[in-house]
Amino acid sequence: MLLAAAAACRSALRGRLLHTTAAAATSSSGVEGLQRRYSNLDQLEADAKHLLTPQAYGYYASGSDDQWTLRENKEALQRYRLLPRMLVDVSNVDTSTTLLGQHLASPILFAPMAQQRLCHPEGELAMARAAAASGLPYILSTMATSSIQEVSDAVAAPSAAGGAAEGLAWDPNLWFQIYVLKRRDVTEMMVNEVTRLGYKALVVTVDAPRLGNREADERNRYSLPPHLSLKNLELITKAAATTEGVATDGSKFGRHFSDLFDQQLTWDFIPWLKQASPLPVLLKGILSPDDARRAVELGVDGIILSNHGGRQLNFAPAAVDMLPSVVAAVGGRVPLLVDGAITRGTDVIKCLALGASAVLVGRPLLWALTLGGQRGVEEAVEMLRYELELSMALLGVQNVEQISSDFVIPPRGGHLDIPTAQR
Ligand SMILES: Cc1cc2nc3c(=O)[nH]c(=O)nc-3n(C[C@H](O)[C@H](O)[C@H](O)COP(=O)(O)O)c2cc1C
Ligand SMILES: CC(C)CC(=O)C(=O)O
Repeated sequence: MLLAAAAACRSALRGRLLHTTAAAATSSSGVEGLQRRYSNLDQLEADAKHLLTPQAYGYYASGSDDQWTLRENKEALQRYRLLPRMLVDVSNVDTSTTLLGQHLASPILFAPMAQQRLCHPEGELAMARAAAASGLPYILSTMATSSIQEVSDAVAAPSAAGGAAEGLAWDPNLWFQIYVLKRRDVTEMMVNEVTRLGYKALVVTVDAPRLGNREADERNRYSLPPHLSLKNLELITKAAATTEGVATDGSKFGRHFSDLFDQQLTWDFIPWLKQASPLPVLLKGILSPDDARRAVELGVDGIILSNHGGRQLNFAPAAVDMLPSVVAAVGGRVPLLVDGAITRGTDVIKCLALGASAVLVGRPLLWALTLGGQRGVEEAVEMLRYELELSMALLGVQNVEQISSDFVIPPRGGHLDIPTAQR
């Protein structure tokens, strides 16, 4: 009885708030802004959870196994301290930066995340527009619920419905995340398509030869709702690689994707990809300094240190903790990016001080999209950018280039004890 009442209440709330969300996605005024309702990105999840089905929330929020790595991502960041310098003129603080020759309004990228239409009818389109309005790169996932072409069209020009809120510049910068499929011809078609459409970089995810064990998805028998599909698989080939059969009885979700992925993928893929497209190639999911060194030797243009938001190998370390040894191995030859539980301006500063050129933000953007559509995401990004600017002023730096290891104090006992060959 109580459960039924709670479910009815949740469903009513969802209906009401989804209406608000739809309005937020299309109108630039009259909607109470995220910034007025929330003080920081950590506050978004609890309310977003109420708007999502338990299946969708479980899929977005969870990590693998008992989620040690998921928790560690947050805790690792909190172990670092910042050491401010005083009496610096901080009347003008510039958060902008340059990455792979591209201008970024701040050192923040939208992490690739699959299935964004689960939380908002415009999904990836709204998210990509918010990135364009914020002057930041949007990384489209292979497993998106919008196609490569649709996302490209969505950011082509700011329209009355989908453009930037007043005062924001419009600077579309699309990147594409590649899951290498057994059907290499499909992967090749995607690479050709994004190259043709002017995407600016390729991100190859290398930490998911198979999908991690997400127990929530098993419990919830998670599956993509029937009105949604993985558009890139569907549109680019009418052949075998479709989403058919994803989790109908019990969760076959993990197994389905593991079957699609090329589990035999090795380092030979990098030279293949480098000759297949002129775009810069970054590897996402590297944690070991040896892997980072090898990637650089094979000619990658950047490395994203990541444990996939704690969704792949449980007990993998937090990416931020691996930064110092990867920095030593790479020696400044390519930019290093990092992700995992970044929600605060001070988190961004810590990563930059440890040697990253920029960070990726994941789940908080999904919560913002759920709560406020495109405008909600724009506001969430602005909250983070503003925190970054303020924290830079309090740290005593005027621009991103000035953030160095002089400003960060590692946890007592130093960094992780990495085997010597890996340093
Ligand atoms: C719902 C969800 C879907 C994701 N899908 C992808 C994906 O398709 N490709 C990928 O490389 N990473 C994917 N990731 C990992 C993110 O890109 C990112 O590494 C991770 O979420 C860490 O950021 P966060 O802690 O800010 O969420 C996904 C993460 C989430 C939460
Ligand atoms: C559909 C999945 C393969 C996307 C993903 O990377 C994830 O859920 O972490």
